[in-house]
Amino acid sequence: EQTPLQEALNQLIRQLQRKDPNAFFAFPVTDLIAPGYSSIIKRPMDFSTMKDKVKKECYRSLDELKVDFRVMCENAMIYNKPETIYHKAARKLLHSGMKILNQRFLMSYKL
Ligand SMILES: NC(=O)c1ccc2nc(N)sc2c1
Repeated sequence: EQTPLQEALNQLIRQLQRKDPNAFFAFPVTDLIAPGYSSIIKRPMDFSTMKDKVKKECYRSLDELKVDFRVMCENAMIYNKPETIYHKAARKLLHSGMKILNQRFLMSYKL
């Protein structure tokens, strides 16, 4: 019962999650593990939320998924200091993820 867009977006999220082996971005960040997070980060995002949004057909295009992916990585680079493993992982994920999301053929399919 998935649309072609939902199939494509789920496949892309699976590819992106392979670039997050420590699962730092798998689930919403809690104030428990990250003190003050919810008062610092205005637009929290994580892979589980992105998958929910695919299921609910919240994404109308690949570009909308790209926005959430970038926000997720940028949040981690805002909250976590540059020398932390989370900040470094976020920067690396952003670069490897954008290579996946900016592949030429995805443009042609308007995905
Ligand atoms: N995505 C994040 O910004 C993130 C993920 C996991 C995590 N665990 C901590 N103890 S701080 C922290 C931050």
